[in-house]
Amino acid sequence: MSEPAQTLDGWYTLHDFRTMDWASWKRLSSDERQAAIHEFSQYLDKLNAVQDRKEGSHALYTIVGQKADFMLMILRPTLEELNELENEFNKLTIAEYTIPTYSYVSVVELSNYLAKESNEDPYQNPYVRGRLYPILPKTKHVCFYPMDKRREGNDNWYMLTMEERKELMHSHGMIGRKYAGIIKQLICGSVGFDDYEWGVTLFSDEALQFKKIVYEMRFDEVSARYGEFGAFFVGNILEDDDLEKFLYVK
Ligand code: VOV
Repeated sequence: MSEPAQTLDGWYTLHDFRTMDWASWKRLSSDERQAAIHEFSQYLDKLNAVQDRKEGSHALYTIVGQKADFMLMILRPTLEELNELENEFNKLTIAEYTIPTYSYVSVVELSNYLAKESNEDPYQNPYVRGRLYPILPKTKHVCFYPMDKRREGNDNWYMLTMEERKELMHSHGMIGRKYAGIIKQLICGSVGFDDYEWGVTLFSDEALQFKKIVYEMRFDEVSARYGEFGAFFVGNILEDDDLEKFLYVK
């Protein structure tokens, strides 16, 4: 049997994708809409307070295309907290005017493929902690997609030795490093949690860089040979102050 990679696991993550039911939303009176927006803002204020205390993080992005209208991504120390926040959102008035279109449950993950030997407890290392419990950047754009590593015939990632996988991940990391300062990646493990093995969330101020990195990685063996991908979602940051504009209807 080949040896599994060891993972360090951080905050649990929920990507919640919603489409707006604009027709029903429009039928509300403007006062009712205002009250629903206010209630949604208060919910976001609560999330902001938790984020200020660095006890969790979240991101709100509009999504371009028909797969969803917005994505609320929430990170918390436990699955219970995520579930509570999901239910709390579903009980808001605004939720009555949204249609859930996709969701993804995972946990922020770091593997030991490129880790250096050390005796220290990695969970106490400030750099590692910053990666496992990240305050999400407020970049202009986001890109999310779930993915698997292939398990087919000669292309079975899980039959490779640790050494082989280390080598392949090294090459993956080298490509990734070219995008330092341009793209911030958040890799979340989802084996046993959701339909794919990882959820990839990319943050950048330049949307085109998502296309560039994903395309470049397709030529790298890890992705070319072993990568299998789910649906892609891309979108634009929805600042709290722009919520009213996003939800405005005549
Ligand atoms: C933005 C740049 C970037 C950088 C620097 C980067 C680097 C690294 C390193 C160093 C490591 C390994 C150690 C760790 O940190 O866990 C990883 C790990 C991983 N990656 Fe990555 N990746 C990037 C970016 C990046 C992208 C764009 C993708 C999607 C691939 C594609 O084809 O669409 C991806 C995927 C992954 C996955 C699924 C894993 C886990 C694989 C596993 O088998 O465990 N990743 N990644």
